[in-house]
Amino acid sequence: MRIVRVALPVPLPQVFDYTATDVSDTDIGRCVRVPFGKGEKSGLIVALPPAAEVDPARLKPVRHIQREVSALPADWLALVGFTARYYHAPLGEVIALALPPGLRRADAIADRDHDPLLAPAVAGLAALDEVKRDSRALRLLRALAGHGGAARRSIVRAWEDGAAVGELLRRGWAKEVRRPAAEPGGILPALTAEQQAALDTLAAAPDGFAAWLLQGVTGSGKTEVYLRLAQRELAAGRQVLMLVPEIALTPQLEARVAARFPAAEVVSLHSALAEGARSRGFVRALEGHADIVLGTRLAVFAPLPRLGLILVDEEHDASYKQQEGVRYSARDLAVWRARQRAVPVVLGSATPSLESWQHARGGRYRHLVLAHRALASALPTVRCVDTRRLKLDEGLSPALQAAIGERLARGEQSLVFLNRRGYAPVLSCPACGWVSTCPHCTANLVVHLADRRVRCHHCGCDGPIPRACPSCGNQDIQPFGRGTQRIEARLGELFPEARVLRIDRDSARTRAQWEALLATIAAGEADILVGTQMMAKGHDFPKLTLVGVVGADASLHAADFRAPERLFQQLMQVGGRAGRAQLPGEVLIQTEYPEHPLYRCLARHDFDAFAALALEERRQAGFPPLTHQAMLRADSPALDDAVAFLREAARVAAQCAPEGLQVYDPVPMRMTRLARRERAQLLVEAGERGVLQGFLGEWMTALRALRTARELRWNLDVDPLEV
Ligand SMILES: Nc1ncnc2c1ncn2[C@@H]1O[C@H](COP(=O)(O)OP(=O)(O)OP(=O)(O)O)[C@@H](O)[C@H]1O
Ligand SMILES: [Zn+2]
Repeated sequence: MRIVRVALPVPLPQVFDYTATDVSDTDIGRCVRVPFGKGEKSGLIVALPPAAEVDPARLKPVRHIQREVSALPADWLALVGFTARYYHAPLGEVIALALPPGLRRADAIADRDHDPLLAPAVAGLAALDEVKRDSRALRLLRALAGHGGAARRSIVRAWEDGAAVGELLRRGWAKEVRRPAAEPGGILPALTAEQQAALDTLAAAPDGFAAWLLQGVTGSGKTEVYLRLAQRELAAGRQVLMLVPEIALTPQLEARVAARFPAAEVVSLHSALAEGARSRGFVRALEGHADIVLGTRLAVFAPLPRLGLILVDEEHDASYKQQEGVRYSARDLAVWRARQRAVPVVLGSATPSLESWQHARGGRYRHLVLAHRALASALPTVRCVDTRRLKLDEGLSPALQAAIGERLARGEQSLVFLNRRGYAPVLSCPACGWVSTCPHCTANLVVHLADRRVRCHHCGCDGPIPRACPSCGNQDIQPFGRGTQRIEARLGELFPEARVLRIDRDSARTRAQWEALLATIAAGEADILVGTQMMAKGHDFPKLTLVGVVGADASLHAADFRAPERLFQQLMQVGGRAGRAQLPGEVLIQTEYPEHPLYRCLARHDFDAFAALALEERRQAGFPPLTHQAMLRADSPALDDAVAFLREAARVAAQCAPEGLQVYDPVPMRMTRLARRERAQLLVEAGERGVLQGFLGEWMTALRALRTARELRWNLDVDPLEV
């Protein structure tokens, strides 16, 4: 009989001991079902300790150890262990987050469906020359041959004449083939001198851990650099982990990676996958079959026995930080993981986070720069439109309208960027001053004219647009301010001949809708796009030559010290969508502050100047990345309770605070009420990460022992992005 130590998905910091008779060291890292309370839970065996922490007579036996799947290896357990320690989260919760639920519940893990690699056979090549009568099978064969010679059956099926794939095989025109995973499909573009130089530098680096910042302007071909790096790893028989910030970006990248490496097994991991698919992908990675794992922040927890390289695209993106539950940063964990496994990690961005940029400047990361675009001859020209003395038409300046008109006349595409969805951010009554506020949040209800409702973008509650002012009965209530729907409507009136397309979370609710929108744009079937930040990143539309920015000034004066950094990143990214191919691009920024240093740096495409300025401001104010922070947040139906708990937490902190640690006063959060709960927060800060971490461990233990801690909801956010 042995003691089995199990991590369970419960909000308690400890692990739990059980007993088992038929257990061996090879079971560490396996899923297990155990009795818990009155029921049963699934957890993970994390150790077989020589002795239990409680009287062994009181321990219960485990119910079932799941041995159909390989055990999670020691390095994986170390990764989740580190995550739990660094973010001060219960180990069981980290494991619950990192493991696909299907795996824990021991659902049947079916093997990957047979998805062979297909290539034209000799008879097929002959048919291409000889067969005159056009058919679906022949067209598909031609597509396969033109594709670079080989593609997975599942991919071929999705092509235009894909239904004929069975016929292709029956006729002997195509056959199953095996190729090395690293063999590229299609014709590779010749590298630019900068891409080549970056790859040479990377190739010359000694084996082992190194963190690289690949700072490449928009359209400089960072993706091509990733693909070449991946090719090298695949050729050496190693696995590649590639992280992207958003699920919305995965379909295009997936397609690109699959087309480049037709013989490689590419696995996607993200939270929108069906459970079965996620479990299968995870197991393929765990068992070393997957060559490339592509995914969002969650994928950083993929077990990869042959890992050779980690790529983090758009490393500055806030989506890498989970904002609920275990508040981890996948970007930071990726760097830790690379060090742990002694492999390189490449962080890519046109607009790096100040954290990474500072590391690159200071020599902790190695710096690679792509200063020129790969295809286009130049970066877009960026100009401010001074709106102080202008009469705007629904927020659109004459200059922007004229620029859109020119694009229309030339058959090019324009994008109007406005980071606010809906028709108008609020409905208000000019007679009595009533405004549409959310009953549950410190927020306004946004007018959605498309479905004639007002909706809270925070808690989701909605209702019909009232006919009259609920307060004074005035029939003439007005939508105030502007969102994407309103701009879309006005553009439709101003340019009746144009095809206007709106891209925001309302128009792209599902992946299918999103892909349909992208396809419409790529096919040139839209002239004017109106989009939120969904449109800002990663896309490559050759005919898009104008980007108009509306309503950006608000972020210049936002209270969050990271707002300017985010604004600069967003504008540089969205501006980077313009003129990426042969046609030159232009960016027009409507602003009342044309002299603002942020816009001036932007107009010169000078990220480094902006970053240096911003970093200096942070230094003077004592903000990250020069200091390290953690935020304790509490929420409860009554604000007083949340604040009282944080006061007590501050008192406890003062008792165990080491030198160099600063504890601030508890304050209500800017958006105090969310979904009927009142929220407050308490900031702690230190110049040294180690000082902060040492303190947090002690503080958390003390807090968990507080009686009040059990009476409300609270959480700790280490390295918070929003303060
Ligand atoms: N060496 C090359 N030769 C020809 N075309 C290239 C080369 N490298 C990249 N491209 C093309 O240049 C365009 C921009 O490349 P890519 O999308 O990789 O840029 P990026 O640096 O990721 O940009 P962003 O940060 O804006 O997303 C793409 O159309 C890509 O196919
Ligand atoms: Zn609300």
